[in-house]
Amino acid sequence: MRNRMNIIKWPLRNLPARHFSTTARCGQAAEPGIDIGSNKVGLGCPIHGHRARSTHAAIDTSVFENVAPSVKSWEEVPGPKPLPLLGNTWRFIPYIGGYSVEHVDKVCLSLREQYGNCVKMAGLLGRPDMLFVFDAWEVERVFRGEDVAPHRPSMPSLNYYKHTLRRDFFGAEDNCAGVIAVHGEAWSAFRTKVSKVALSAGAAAEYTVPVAQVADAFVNRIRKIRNEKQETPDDFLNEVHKWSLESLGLVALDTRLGCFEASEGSESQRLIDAVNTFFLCVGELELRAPWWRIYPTAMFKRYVAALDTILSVTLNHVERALEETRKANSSKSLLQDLVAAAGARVAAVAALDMFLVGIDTTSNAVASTLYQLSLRPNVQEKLYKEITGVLQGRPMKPGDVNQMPYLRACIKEVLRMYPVVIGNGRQLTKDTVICGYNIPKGTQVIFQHYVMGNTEEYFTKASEFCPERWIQRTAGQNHHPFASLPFGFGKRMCLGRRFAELEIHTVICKMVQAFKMEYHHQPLEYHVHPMYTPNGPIRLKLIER
Ligand code: HEM
Repeated sequence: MRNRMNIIKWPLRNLPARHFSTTARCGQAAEPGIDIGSNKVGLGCPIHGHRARSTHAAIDTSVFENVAPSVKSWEEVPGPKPLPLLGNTWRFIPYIGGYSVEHVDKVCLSLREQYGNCVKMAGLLGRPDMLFVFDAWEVERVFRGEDVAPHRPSMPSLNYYKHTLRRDFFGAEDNCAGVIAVHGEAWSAFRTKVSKVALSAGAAAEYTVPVAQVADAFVNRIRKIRNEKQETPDDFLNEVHKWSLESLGLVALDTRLGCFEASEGSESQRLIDAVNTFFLCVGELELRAPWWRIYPTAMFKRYVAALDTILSVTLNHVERALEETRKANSSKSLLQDLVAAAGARVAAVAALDMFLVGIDTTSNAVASTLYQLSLRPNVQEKLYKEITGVLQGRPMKPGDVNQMPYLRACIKEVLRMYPVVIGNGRQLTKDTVICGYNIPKGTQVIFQHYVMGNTEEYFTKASEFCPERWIQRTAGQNHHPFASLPFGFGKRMCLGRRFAELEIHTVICKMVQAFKMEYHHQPLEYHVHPMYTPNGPIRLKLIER
């Protein structure tokens, strides 16, 4: 059943030269770093759905009153029916329920197929009700209507660590809890301090040379550990994680951790182990029955110990940065900038948050891109020409990637078809009308970017890998700016986006320069783990150029 909002779009779009909303947000500037300016073809006004974008001045609310649909209730939102006592949670029980967390991508495709663009998932034990949204126009409307401190559904186990177990540190008098699993005033105050530094133009570009050195080290390491068939080993993804952690160490701690050759017992190795433990535990704690809420399970204890280690190593590095800044009387890095602008504790907590969300995301994006490229020799050739044309045999320098539109487009295309974070969300801070239904405050609204990014309605020839769609537009092509948002949007947009892009562009650039990549095994399916990533060993054949 398609929902009502789709049915009423036709008359709205066909009314000439009018607005249909009292909010008048048309022409609102995009958030920093969000490339929506290039998406203006084909779909008309993104806010209200009419085709004439040049008519954004007049506001006539009477038109809205004449055609506005009556808002339906929450109870009327379509979706799988919960059972008494078991709600909808039973659907995720292996072999019985039919839904799989690992294949939530497929679950979402079938939910859209069955119920339409707006699907209620009620009765999830221990969780608020959820609403899956597959309509890019509505995603845009909700994002643009966000209040000053939007809530993102967060990890309860991390919430508990920050706000209960280690309250002394994170919740001390100045409420310095960071941005992950933090909301409201506390989030807003912290984000303001950090985003000034982290999202400032040029902050990431400063790291071009060291990030390129780490990418060179990665290429050399992969070269050495290829097997006799010139293929990457089965634990290749683990090697990419090391690269990601090494790169993030530069950004967050201003240091080379030495991940490719860390020695047993060293501080770097402790950090690497702790980050690995965190990732091993967090999925289990979040997705399985939350026994840790009742008593500290063995896994929960390991998780807490890992977080404590990350925090203490981070604090040591911040101490050093503080010393450096004092000695040099000026700052030279993101960490020193943060220490100078917001103090040592803010810098340490910001670094901790970066470790929690900046490693797996980036490494899976790179692994997925390398796999997709290995299936497409023609794309690699085009990339190689672009890269060698810009670099002309010299090392990379800040700004080079700006001259490589095809490289950037390839990453966007991979993240459209295989977004590492398959859905982003908001916990509503007020009752909100979505797709014509009144959705109550507290509901977790999940924007399903994997589904929208692969939908013909929003991307012409959605199943084709076509980086060109991000560069040149062809008449009649669809491309909705809010259908694919791999880094989120608005006030809670990814804080590390600029660094992530720098790292990804740089390492892909280096791999394409060094090797022709091929893949000669069974095609890899993607699964949610908890990032959306190829399932199985990524055995790339790397042939020296
Ligand atoms: C391919 C790599 C990455 C992807 C796809 C990604 C994606 C995302 C997404 C979807 C969000 C939620 C945004 C929203 O709610 O609108 C987010 C938040 C965040 N990301 Fe990333 N991210 C990546 C890499 C990084 C890196 C490298 C860092 C750190 C250097 C980082 C730091 C953060 C932080 C701190 C937040 C929370 C922001 C807040 O709640 O205010 N991310 N990221």
